[in-house]
Amino acid sequence: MKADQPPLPRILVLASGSGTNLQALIDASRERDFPGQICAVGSNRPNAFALERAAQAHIETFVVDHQKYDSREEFDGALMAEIRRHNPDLLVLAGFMRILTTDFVRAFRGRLLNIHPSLLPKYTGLNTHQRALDAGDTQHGVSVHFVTEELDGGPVIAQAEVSIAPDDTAETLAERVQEKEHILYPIVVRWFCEGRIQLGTDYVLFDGELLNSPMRLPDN
Ligand SMILES: Nc1nc2c(c(=O)[nH]1)N[C@@H](CN(C=O)c1ccc(C(=O)N[C@@H](CCC(=O)O)C(=O)O)cc1)CN2
Ligand SMILES: NCC(=O)N[C@@H]1O[C@H](COP(=O)([O-])[O-])[C@@H](O)[C@H]1O
Repeated sequence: MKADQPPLPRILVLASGSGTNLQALIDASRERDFPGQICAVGSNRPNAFALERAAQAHIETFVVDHQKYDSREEFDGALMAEIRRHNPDLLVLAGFMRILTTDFVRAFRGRLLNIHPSLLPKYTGLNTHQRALDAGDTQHGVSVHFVTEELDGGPVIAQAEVSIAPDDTAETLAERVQEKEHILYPIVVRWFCEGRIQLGTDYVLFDGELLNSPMRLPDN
């Protein structure tokens, strides 16, 4: 970074599992023109492989183990305190599997993103791939949204579609959805760091204009 340049926006990633989305963000952040830096990676699970990925990328890590707290509020309070130590400009949930309290969401409102494996508003919550298969859907996909108190109900910024094949299983579908996730998330995080997306009351502004429908990743 040249001496006269302001520091890049600080991105803190929270993950609970394998961390393939984290890896996609790490890889993207290594591009010369990426407008952000991953300052830390946190997890609620001490054995999350995402922590190993961060360590291998020489990114600071921390664990706030939800099993050590008697309530969701106490866990979120400890998590908030640890997050604040890193002074992030953006919080990215990348397979973070804890429902966050209203206090937490309000503390980071407008700088808290999540990636969800469905075409929201369809299939909020868990087990989205099997639910799409069971419903006989032919189209599925992934959404990146601002996080609000309502679980997976925050304004959607961008989506990518995945066609469902007749012989798809939840596992084969998840694999193709994740391929799209790894492309979409870095794009949206880049937009945020460039100041191109903002959260309104219950809408998204993109380049200062109301986003009437989610940005769509081109099919290719
Ligand atoms: N207040 C909000 N919290 C979270 C949101 C959100 O939009 N608002 N998004 C989720 C991410 N997510 C789906 O994208 C999700 C994560 C976890 C769960 C869930 O039911 N978790 C259980 C525990 C499950 C487990 O530990 O394996 C729980 O917290 O009791 C649903 C949806 C992140 N948080
Ligand atoms: N409801 C939240 C949820 O299901 N998130 C999903 O968890 C996976 C994490 O994978 P990763 O750890 O390899 O990035 C991703 O597919 C993400 O969409």
